[in-house]
Parts: sequence; structure tokens; C-alpha cells
Amino acid sequence: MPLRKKEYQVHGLTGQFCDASRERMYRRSILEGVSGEFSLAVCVAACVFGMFAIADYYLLGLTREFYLLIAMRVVVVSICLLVAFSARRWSSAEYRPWLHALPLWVLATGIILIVPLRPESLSTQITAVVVATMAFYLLIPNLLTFATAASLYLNVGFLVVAVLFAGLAPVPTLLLSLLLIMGNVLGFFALLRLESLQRKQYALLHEEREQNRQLHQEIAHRQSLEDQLRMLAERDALTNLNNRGHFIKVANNLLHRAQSDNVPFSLFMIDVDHFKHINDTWGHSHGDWVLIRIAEVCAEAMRPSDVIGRFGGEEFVMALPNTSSEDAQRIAERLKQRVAALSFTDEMSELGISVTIGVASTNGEGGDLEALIKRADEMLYVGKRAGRDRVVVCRDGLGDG
Ligand SMILES: Nc1nc2c(ncn2[C@@H]2O[C@H](COP(=O)(O)OP(=O)(O)OP(=O)(O)O)[C@@H](O)[C@H]2O)c(=O)[nH]1
Repeated sequence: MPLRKKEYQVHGLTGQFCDASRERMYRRSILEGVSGEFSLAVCVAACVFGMFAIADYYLLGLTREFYLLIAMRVVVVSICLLVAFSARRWSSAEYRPWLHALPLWVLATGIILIVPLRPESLSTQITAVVVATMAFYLLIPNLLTFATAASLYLNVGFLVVAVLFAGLAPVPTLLLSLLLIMGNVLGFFALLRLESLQRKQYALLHEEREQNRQLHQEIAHRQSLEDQLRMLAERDALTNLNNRGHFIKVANNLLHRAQSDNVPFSLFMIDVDHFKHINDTWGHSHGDWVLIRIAEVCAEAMRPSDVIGRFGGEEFVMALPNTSSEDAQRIAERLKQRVAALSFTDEMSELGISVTIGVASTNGEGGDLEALIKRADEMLYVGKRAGRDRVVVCRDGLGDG
């Protein structure tokens, strides 16, 4: 997958992100994983360097040069081990490239110092320098620039002391230089490739995460839009109760469950009395306000298992699962009283509100919601004709028509 953003571009010669802040982020992200590898690699390099004390003994015996070499090896190994163990405790905020590169400089100095003390074993040391150069680039994790600087220091330093102390002739010096250049070129390009690949992989992962985050945001946005749409489709805008369609859907499910559980189910049709008069006297907006207050009273009066909706105009409908005809009558009476007790402020203070409630119940027998609504509606109109402000309960079952 090609990387789109400029901030992910990797420099062709350093193998680092061109964007400095991106590079810092990358290094912080890898430091924890790399510090373990770094410590192990430095320990291994220090042990290998220390191990050559055996060669010193066999080549020099217990001479002054041997003791000097031993002292130098102890110093180099100690510094390396110290850096290796403290690297484990560095947090991501403490990344110091110079400190990471320190073991390379110390080891390089150690290798260079062997030449004046053991000049006769130069050929072995040449092999050691080539191996150390590769190890600087590839074994001990470091930035390419720091690994290159330390390797050049090792190679140039070694050449100089080899000429000065081991009397290396011009032609072998040239050949050795070519060999060391080859080692450096190989190490440089191998590490450059590795650094670039690692950063490209990091960038891909980062981009993927960013896209995932955007996707999640988009999903959340769509979900909230869907919720809003559902709300609009299910709710009555004025009272925020269920609208007629949604009420019928939910009440139907409740009725079917009541029928399968063989428990009673009741339904109220609630109509505000003389509502036209309220509109005509105080205006439509005050009429709206009255409807909202009545809706609140109904919603407060119902149990969690009940469902309420606005059926249209000044008419409300309420479904009460697990409620017998007798209980429904008591609940309806209480609801009627609570509506009557509603008080309004200022100009509407003398307004007396009443509702008429038609109640129909089923005792778990068959019949559908439509029939129950029809029966409750009939009871409502019986109540209206009888003078309003009352509860009228249908006493016969659904099947009786
Ligand atoms: N303010 C307001 N009025 C509405 C709304 N929906 C319907 N109405 C009014 O409610 C009134 C209902 O009048 P009617 O059907 O004659 O009933 P009523 O005056 O309550 O008389 P009864 O029901 O017989 O007691 C009409 O004037 C409608 O315009 C609404 O959302 N807001």
C-alpha cells in the first residue's frame, strides 16, 4: 500500500523520517522493545571483547603490555555492561542517541588500542575490525548516522595506529582501506534498508490505525444519525410520547406476550374534555402547553412495563400489560384525578382540565389490539355522552363484540 502523507517520507541517506516530530514519535514507540535487544547485544559484544584476554595471555605472557591490555579490557567491558544494564531502565522520554552509541565508541577505542600493545598480531586484528564494523551496523541497535560515525572512527583510527605502531606498508594499507570501505558500504546499505523498511512498516500501521479511528468516528456519527431518525420516526414531536404507529407496534407485542402468558391486559383511550374551548380561549400555543402537561402526567403515572402514545389531536392511548379490568379502573381514576389537579400559571390559572378515559381489558383470551382499541374508544364516547370527566370500563370480554 503506497503511503499518502508527506510526514511519512523516509530520508534516502539516513533511513529516518524526514519529519522530525514523526521520527521522535517513532523512536519513542520502539524504544521499549529495542532497549532489551540493545542491552543483550552490548553484553554479547562486551563479553566477546573481554574473551580475547585469553589471546593476550598466550601472545604476550605476563608482561607489562598484557597487564595494560587487561586493564583496558576491564574498563571497556565495565562501561559497556553499565550502559547495557541502565538502558533497561530508560523510559521512552529518555531516549539519548549519544548514550546508545557510547558502547560503540568505547569498543572501537579498545580495538584501536590493541594495535600498539600487540602489533605483531595485526592480521588477526584486521579480521576483528571487519567483524566489529558489521556488528556496529547490524548487531547493536543504533541510528544509522551514529553507527556510521562510530564505524568510521574505528576504521580510520585502526588504519592510523596500524601505520604508526605496526609499520603497515603503503600497499597493504591501501588493500586494508579497500577492505574496510567494503565492510562499511555493506553495513551502511544493509542498515539503511532495515531502517527504511521498519519506518515504512510503522507508517503503514499508523495510517491503518488512523483510518480505523476515522471509520469508528464515522460509524458513531451514523449511529447517532440513525438514532435521531428513529426518534423522529417513533416519537410525537410535541409531547415526546410514542407516536401512533410506534405505539401500535409496541402494544401489539405486549398484547401477544400477555396472551401467550395468559395474563390480563388493559388499554386506555384518554381524551381531553372541551379542548377546542381551551384552544379558542387561550390560543393554540397554550393548548399545546396543556397537551404537554397532560402527557407528562400520564407518563409519570405509568409503570415501567406500560406503554403510552399520542393517538392524535388531544387523544392519548395507554397499554397496561398484566392489569385486570378492576386494577385498570383504579389506575384510570387516579390518572383522571392527577390531570384534574394540574395547575397552570397566570392567565390560565382558572383553567379546569378534565379527561374522559375509556378502558377495555382482555383476560388473556384471543382478539387483536385493533379490537381492544375500538372497544376502549367506544367506552370513551360513552363517557363523553354521559357528561365527560369520567372513567368508563368495558365489562365484557373482547370476544363478545
Ligand atoms: N393546541 C393544539 N390543538 C390541537 C392539536 N391537535 C388537535 N387540536 C385541537 O383539538 C381540538 C379537538 O376538538 P374536538 O374534537 O371538538 O374535541 P373537544 O373540544 O375536546 O371536545 P370533546 O372531546 O367532545 O370534549 C380541535 O380544536 C383541534 O384543532 C394540537 O396538537 N395542539
